[in-house]
Amino acid sequence: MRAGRFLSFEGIDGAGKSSHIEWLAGWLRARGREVLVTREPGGTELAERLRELVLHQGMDALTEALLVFAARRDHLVTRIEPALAAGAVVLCDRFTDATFAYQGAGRGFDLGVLATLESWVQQGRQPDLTVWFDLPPAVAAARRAAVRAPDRFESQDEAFFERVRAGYARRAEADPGRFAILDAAATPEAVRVQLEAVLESRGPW
Ligand SMILES: Nc1ncnc2c1ncn2[C@@H]1O[C@H](COP(=O)(O)OP(=O)(O)O)[C@@H](O)[C@H]1O
Ligand SMILES: Cc1cn([C@H]2C[C@H](O)[C@@H](COP(=O)(O)OP(=O)(O)O)O2)c(=O)[nH]c1=O
Repeated sequence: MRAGRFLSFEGIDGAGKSSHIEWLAGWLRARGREVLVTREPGGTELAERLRELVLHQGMDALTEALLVFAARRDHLVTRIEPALAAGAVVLCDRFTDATFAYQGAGRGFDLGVLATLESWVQQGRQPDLTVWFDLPPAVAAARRAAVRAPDRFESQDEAFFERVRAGYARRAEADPGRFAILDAAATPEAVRVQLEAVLESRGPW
């Protein structure tokens, strides 16, 4: 049995993550892999209920951080770890880098507390590969404006998303071997070419 592989997609809202995750699942399945496509906050019945609160209920930053990590714990123990143990590839739309980017950099929450929660909840588990769809917040904002009613985070101003982007950059600098950075401002086709090149370089699958 091939070993399980844990991949996460990251980037500010509108970067293009959702536009590529199902394509990547198909690319991996075509190579004979079982694939679990999931997301955070969410991925289990309990975590999806916590997601609704986090996305739509006003709350302070510690409450928000505790809820996203509570959702993550349930997601890890009931879905991600069993799938990895069974040799699947787990494709997760967002994971803990989003917490450091949004609650840490965006909302200014204590990064030391987030690191402690990360350690308690994940017990050393990290994605093997994180694909960061990087782009200027103004480009992402233009894309979001065209399609959807904003949630609590998407309605934040450009300065917030500049902080979020910088938060992702700090996580990538701290763990360069785990991150692959895409120019997500390119056309969808060009982003896909970049994504496939990353996957080819990280194989065999
Ligand atoms: N490379 C791209 N160029 C232009 N528009 C894009 C690109 N990638 C995605 N979009 C559009 O931007 C919007 C947000 O894309 P989405 O995949 O939902 O982003 P995310 O999941 O990162 O929030 C969608 O309307 C999508 O069609
Ligand atoms: C995983 C995670 C997400 N978030 C935020 C980022 C996003 O704005 C939001 C999740 O929405 P998102 O992943 O963009 O889903 P959708 O495409 O349906 O909008 O939650 C955090 O603030 N912290 C976290 O730890």
